[in-house]
Amino acid sequence: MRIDVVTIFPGYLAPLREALLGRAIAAGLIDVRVHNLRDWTRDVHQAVDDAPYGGGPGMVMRPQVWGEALDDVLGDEPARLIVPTPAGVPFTQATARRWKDEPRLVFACGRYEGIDQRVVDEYASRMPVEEVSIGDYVLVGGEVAVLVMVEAVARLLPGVLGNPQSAEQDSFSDGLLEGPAYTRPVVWRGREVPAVLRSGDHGAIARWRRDRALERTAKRRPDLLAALPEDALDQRDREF
Ligand SMILES: Nc1c(O)cccc1[N+](=O)[O-]
Repeated sequence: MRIDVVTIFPGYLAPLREALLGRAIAAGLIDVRVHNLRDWTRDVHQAVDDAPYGGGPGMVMRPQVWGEALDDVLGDEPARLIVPTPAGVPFTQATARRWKDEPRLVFACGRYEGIDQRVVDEYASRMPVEEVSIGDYVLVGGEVAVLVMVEAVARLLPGVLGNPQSAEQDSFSDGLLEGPAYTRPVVWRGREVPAVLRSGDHGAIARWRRDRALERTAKRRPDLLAALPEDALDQRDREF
């Protein structure tokens, strides 16, 4: 997978080259290219924004500079353009699973009050474009959202995770939150690891883990339970 990120703060994307993702890039599993939007400005001040039509606070990112940047970055290679925005469709594990099969993702990081809408409209007329949100809170720009989304997608790519089963067994893979996890020592500050996890009874362990996942999901994210397909829960599951 090739990933391009267009931003006025390339340094914000440096964490992509650390740890797991850094090793995947070094192994050639992912090709990440970060582009400075200001490289496509033509004025001495390298201006990328201007006052909003209709008035109001803040500034809007100019369509001209974005158009020249995206035309160059996109070239002729097919891609999916993703614009992180608080006004976007929620990004979920299902989104990450859908994107992992894309040959190329291009992220356009907005700042200020966002990017002139005509940029999205222009590229949506010729390619898949998604305006996506990572959550209902206000960030200063899209870069942090790109870090979140790239990590969520990249970890699903073959060879990126040491144990491919991890991607299948983590939270949300079965629509539920992951339950509690424990490791040595057996007792820590008087708190003991649940005996069932030390029983060696794999059936009982699987049941216990599902019960804890159902319990946690019912308490913290009842919306996820409600969204499960009808046949996802058996009679016993419904006791939570
Ligand atoms: N929430 C937010 C923002 O405030 C600015 C850019 C992107 C996002 N987001 O993806 O969620």
